[in-house]
Amino acid sequence: MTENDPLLHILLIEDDEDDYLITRDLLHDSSPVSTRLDWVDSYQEGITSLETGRYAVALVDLSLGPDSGIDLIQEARERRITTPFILLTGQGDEELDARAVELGAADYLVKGAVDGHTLIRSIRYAIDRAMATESLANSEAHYRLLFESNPAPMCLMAPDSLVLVSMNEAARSLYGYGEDNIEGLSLKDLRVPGHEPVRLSSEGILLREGGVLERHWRSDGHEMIVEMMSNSMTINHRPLQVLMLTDITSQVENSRQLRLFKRSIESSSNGILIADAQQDDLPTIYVNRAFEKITGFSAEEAIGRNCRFLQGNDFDLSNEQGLSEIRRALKKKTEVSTVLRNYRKDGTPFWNDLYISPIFDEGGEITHYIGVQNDISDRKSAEHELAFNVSHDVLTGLPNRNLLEDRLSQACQLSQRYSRTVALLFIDLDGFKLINDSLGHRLGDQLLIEVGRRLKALVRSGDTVARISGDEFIVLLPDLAQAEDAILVVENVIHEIARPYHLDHKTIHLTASVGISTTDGSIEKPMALLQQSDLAMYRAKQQGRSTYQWYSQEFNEEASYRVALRNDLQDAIDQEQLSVYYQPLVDARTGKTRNIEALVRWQHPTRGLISPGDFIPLAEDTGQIIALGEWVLRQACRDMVHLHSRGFRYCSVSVNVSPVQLRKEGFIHTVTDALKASGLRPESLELEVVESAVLLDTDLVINTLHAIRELGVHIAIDDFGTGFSSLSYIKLLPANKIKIDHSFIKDVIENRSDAAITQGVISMAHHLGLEVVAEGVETEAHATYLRKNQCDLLQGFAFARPMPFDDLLTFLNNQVSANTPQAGSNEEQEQGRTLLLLDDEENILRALTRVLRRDGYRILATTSVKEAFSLLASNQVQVIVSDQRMPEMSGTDFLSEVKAIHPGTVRIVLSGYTDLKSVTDAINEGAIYKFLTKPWDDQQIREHIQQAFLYHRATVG
Ligand SMILES: Nc1nc2c(ncn2[C@@H]2O[C@H](COP(=O)(O)O[C@H]3[C@@H](O)[C@H](n4cnc5c(=O)[nH]c(N)nc54)O[C@@H]3COP(=O)(O)O)[C@@H](O)[C@H]2O)c(=O)[nH]1
Repeated sequence: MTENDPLLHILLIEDDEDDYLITRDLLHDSSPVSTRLDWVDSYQEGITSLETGRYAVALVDLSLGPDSGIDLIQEARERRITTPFILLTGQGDEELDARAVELGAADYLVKGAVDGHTLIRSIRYAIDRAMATESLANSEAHYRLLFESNPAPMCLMAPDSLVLVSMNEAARSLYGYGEDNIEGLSLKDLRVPGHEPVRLSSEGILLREGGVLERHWRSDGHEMIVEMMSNSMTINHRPLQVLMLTDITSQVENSRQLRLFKRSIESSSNGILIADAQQDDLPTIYVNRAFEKITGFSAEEAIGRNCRFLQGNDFDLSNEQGLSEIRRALKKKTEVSTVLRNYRKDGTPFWNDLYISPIFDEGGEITHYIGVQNDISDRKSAEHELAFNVSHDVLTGLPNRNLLEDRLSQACQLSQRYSRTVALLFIDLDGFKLINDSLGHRLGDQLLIEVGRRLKALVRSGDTVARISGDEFIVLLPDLAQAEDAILVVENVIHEIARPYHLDHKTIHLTASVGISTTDGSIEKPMALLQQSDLAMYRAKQQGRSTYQWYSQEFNEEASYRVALRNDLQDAIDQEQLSVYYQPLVDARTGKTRNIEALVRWQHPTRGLISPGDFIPLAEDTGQIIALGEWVLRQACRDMVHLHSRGFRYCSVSVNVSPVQLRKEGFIHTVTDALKASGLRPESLELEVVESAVLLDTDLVINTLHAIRELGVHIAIDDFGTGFSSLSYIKLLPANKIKIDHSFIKDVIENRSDAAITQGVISMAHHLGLEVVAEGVETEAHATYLRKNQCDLLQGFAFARPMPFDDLLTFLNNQVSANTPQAGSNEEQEQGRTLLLLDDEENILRALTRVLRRDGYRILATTSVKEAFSLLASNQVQVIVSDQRMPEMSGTDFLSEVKAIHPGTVRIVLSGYTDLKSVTDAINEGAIYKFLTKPWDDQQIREHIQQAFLYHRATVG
């Protein structure tokens, strides 16, 4: 009831009509507001009216017939009827009064004792109280609703006992409890023991004012971290604590992770930069320490600037690709990884391996960019170096085989298109290994660098100079008009390389052998040119070095042959297709065999007998010589023991030893093993080594030879004169014997140089206390000549060819029984009156012989210069008469040669033709004693010859 709503609805539940009328009148008379009084006279009607109507107040008679007004009030309350009640009764009763108030009745009036004002005041009080109660109930319900349905977990807790008086739904669901099982639950039950509440989170979480961080159990046993705020309040006179609980477990976890990330970022060795994506020009908002270290820019200098300041001021083409990748990624809002060349604060560039990633907010907007940078300058330079090394030779910086291959293929394509010629020069330095070994590798390297530099200086810009291995250089000439144009370059190459090198205060001389191959570009496999030029170079080497050779198909076939031979040789060694032949070396004075040379033979199953001259160099190249040489040595020792047992104990055996064997560690053991296994005495073994064996690893070889000598084994220097014949080395070599190479012996009787060398070697060797062997003695004339010149031993076809062991036995047996006479011991020779006549006309010879025979000379006559030399070699000739005009050579020239080889002879020219100059020269040189003319006078010529013999006797004796 308000002032604006003056109509007051009142219900009267009264079984007495009079009382109704009295009440109506009282109300009518006393109420300041208009009232409407509805009257029902029974309990039931009363309930019904209360439920259906809206009454400001109900007046209830205590006694309703059989029913009680008290019961009605009770039922109404049970039916949640909130209408205020005033109980009317016939008499005052305190107990009743208390009971009515207890049931919620607003007042208790005694009928008959009530006047209008009292009734109205009671009604107004009942209405006010009801309104107050309703408003309180409403507000309580509101608060309860607010508490219960609050999404924030809350509890009401008794501060002393910590018992949770109430837990709202959010709290229950947070802790996993139902409405019915929270009774008696206390905060102590929720707390995980051993975790004290903390005020300021060590976890780095910013707590609210008054908040504490606690670790609580959930009903399922899981732990969680809650932030707890508490407020004290009094509810219904009861002091309580309102707890507001927030599950911050994930926040703590996130915070932990964030701190981890932060620490990682700060301590990362990668530079990290964060830019604000929502501000213009993406300013930097964070850089870590590594960024500062890498770039040299401090955080203060970097923050606020776009990170392009790292790109320096100048346009850098190398960054173009990386920058466009970044632009593309920014546009597409994706991450990007690229490499940029950036600049440090001091201006030095560095390679920045950059990864940029956008950071999105929940709405999908990019808020930041994070850039992770890695200084890969070292890696880049290593990569660069690696890439360079893949295509270049590290020592000289020249292109290597890989790059050469590329350039060669390109050259072939272009030359075919433009009809040009490609030439490849394969340059191998002669004897470089020796220089390298003797001068040291450091100097060797410098030499190679210098050679590369000289070659580069020689060629045009489009040409390529490459180094493909040790001392092998290639010059690729891709653009020649014709193949012959390569010659000019080759000649320059040979000339340039031969110029002296001044390194480390030393002057070094070097030569090169060059192989040339060419193509018009149509060659199927361009690298085949390399093989071809290699073969040609090999041939150039064989032909005396410091020269060049063109490739030909013939070389190719030879190379294939060598490859096949190499494979077959292995089979030969494994399957014992090899055998040893023996060639006797005879004593020049006695003619008796003193020594036997073991020479390996290879009976190839399809190619027949292969000369060692063909397969020994190959075996040396491949290393097969080690096994092969050992086999020969063992076989020769065994055969020699056999030979000794057949009575030829005076014979020793010579075995050829390759320089490769001598340099191999353990060679001394090989020798001692062979001796031990066979039982041969060391003195019966001789090893033949070529003088060039000491050129490499000199000390090692010389020491090995000394050790072998100490065993008692003999050493012979083979092929003497063909190598560099350094007298200082010979002095060092512990040799017993020198074998003059057959190349000197071949022409020794007619070539004054060979004769001089042979005589010189014999003399030198004897002075050094060494024996001398002449190899390749093919004729008796050679043998006689060598004997005359005090050669000690002779070896050659004149005595015996190399033969199998059985034939050797026969040969030696025959030799014993034949007791070989010495050549050239006839009477005339002893008398010293031998005359040699040389004229290309037979009739002249006959006529002369007829005239001079009368004087008792031993006359040797020949029409050939060659035979004349031979006769001179094998006979003791005192006087020579030679024609002047002969097809092979002039008489004066012949006699000049004879003077050099047989200086003790008296030489006469007999000629019908007078070439005054040559005769005069010959006389002046002392080559001829007299010049006689044709036709001759018989008597006169006889006198001249007699005088010549007298002259010989007088001068030579
Ligand atoms: N490391 C080894 N080298 C060996 C071995 N066996 C042989 N060889 C070397 O091979 C080269 C060729 O040898 P070969 O064909 O056997 O020729 C030898 C003789 O047959 C030959 N010779 C002998 N007398 C004459 C002759 O009067 N005229 C002539 N034209 N040739 C003749 O000379 C070769 C012997 O030479 P050398 O050894 O220098 O005394 C040759 O270099 C052999 O050394 C082996 O087992 N291991």
